[in-house]
Amino acid sequence: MLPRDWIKWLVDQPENILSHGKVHGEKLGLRYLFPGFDYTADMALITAIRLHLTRNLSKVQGDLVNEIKNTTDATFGVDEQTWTEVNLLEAMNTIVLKSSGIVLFGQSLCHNEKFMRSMKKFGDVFGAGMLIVGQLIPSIFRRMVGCLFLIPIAYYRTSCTRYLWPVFAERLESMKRGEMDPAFNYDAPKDLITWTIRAALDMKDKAIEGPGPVLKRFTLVVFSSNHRHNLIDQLANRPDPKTSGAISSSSVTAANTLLDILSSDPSLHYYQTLRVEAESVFPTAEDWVLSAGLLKLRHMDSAIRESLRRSPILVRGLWREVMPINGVTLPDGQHLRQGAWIGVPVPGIHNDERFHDQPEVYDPFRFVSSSLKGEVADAENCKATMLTMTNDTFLPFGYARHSCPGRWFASHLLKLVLAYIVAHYDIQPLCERPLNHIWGEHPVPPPWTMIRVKRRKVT
Ligand code: HEM
Repeated sequence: MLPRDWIKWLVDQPENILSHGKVHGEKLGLRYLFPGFDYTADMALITAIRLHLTRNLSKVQGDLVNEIKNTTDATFGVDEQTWTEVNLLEAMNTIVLKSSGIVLFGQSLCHNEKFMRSMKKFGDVFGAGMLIVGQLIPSIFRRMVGCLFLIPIAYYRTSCTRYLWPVFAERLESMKRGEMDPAFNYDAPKDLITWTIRAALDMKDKAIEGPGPVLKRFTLVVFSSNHRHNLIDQLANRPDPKTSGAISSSSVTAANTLLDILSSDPSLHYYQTLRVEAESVFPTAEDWVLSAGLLKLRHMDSAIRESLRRSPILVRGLWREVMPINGVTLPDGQHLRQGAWIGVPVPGIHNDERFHDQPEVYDPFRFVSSSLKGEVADAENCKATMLTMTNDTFLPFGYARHSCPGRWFASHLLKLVLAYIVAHYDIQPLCERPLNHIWGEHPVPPPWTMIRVKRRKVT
């Protein structure tokens, strides 16, 4: 593990000196579960997420809010008289998965129960493979055990492809025709399928010659480059027919944020502060669909950032493999041989008092800019402490070149989900914060944590 002071050196090294892809191919078992799949080559999907998805957030907000409202109401109930007990992690999983499905797969697929079930099954078997092959067994057994997963992975991927193929084929055809024929007026749906094809077309990617290759990569990369997220799914998932999907980093983060708020001293009124903020930013139904409001949710932004500081989804990050045959020399002169792995201790850095004042204290509003707290602050300072801003002392989304391209979407989704919950539901406080369990590399809230919720009376 390297100290924080060497992070800049680490992320500046090119792939042929310190390789990001090599570690992930091995650590996630991708080499054995998808022999021949070039994980590092998928720039179209990363671009689609980083650029197109992020730029279109304001345009999809209406659909997203609608989906959040429907799934939250169905999961938490709408009875204003009685308290309902719900499993926190399952509830966050259902809400986050169903709501984000609308942006990732579009209206028709997201509401197709059979497709969503196939995606879940694929995610389950793929996640189990990544966890067992990539993290739990010694490297000499990886190839052999990886073989056992090849058939179920191929089977479930084929079931997903049955639904995705016609959508990809039709979309690709229409988008290509729209480029060639100005008279053909095609308004492609706003979802990740469209944006992945768009990015691949813009890059003149050869894979775009037919729907097959781009679809294969879409299915694999939505799961594999989202790898950590799926490992967490496996770790936290309980077999329960009611749960409809895999648990993602976003659901774990939503659960951590609620747990931190609910188990803090009630006299500090954190939940109430977030509710007042949500109500003032979204006073009417029309305001919920305006993305400008999101920027005003500064307390919510800070509360999520604080929970990610305390409970990042990984205990070690920024993994790299030493590539040169002669090894590399660290900034202090220490020599590392070829094949060695290096990374950084994320919670150690997040809990270092040199970088965060009183790091052991849960202070959900520590990142709210000083101007909102009545002090003078400059615009740069406000921006630097926003949820999506990474630096070498805040690493839940990674840092620099390979940092999470989905964090703007995750921030948008999480703020809307949590704002909707605090504005519409009362939740009973918890006596104490249940400790997260570390499974493999992943801290996860206990999957059996229950909360009691009741719909607020509308006066
Ligand atoms: C709170 C939610 C999330 C957290 C905490 C999170 C965290 C991370 C982390 C730590 C990495 C690894 C960075 C590295 O290797 O150094 C990563 C990578 C990645 N994430 Fe996320 N993520 C979240 C949500 C999302 C979402 C919603 C998407 C997709 C829409 C996404 C897509 C990706 C992709 C494609 C990569 C691989 C990037 C690359 O290899 O260059 N993430 N994420």
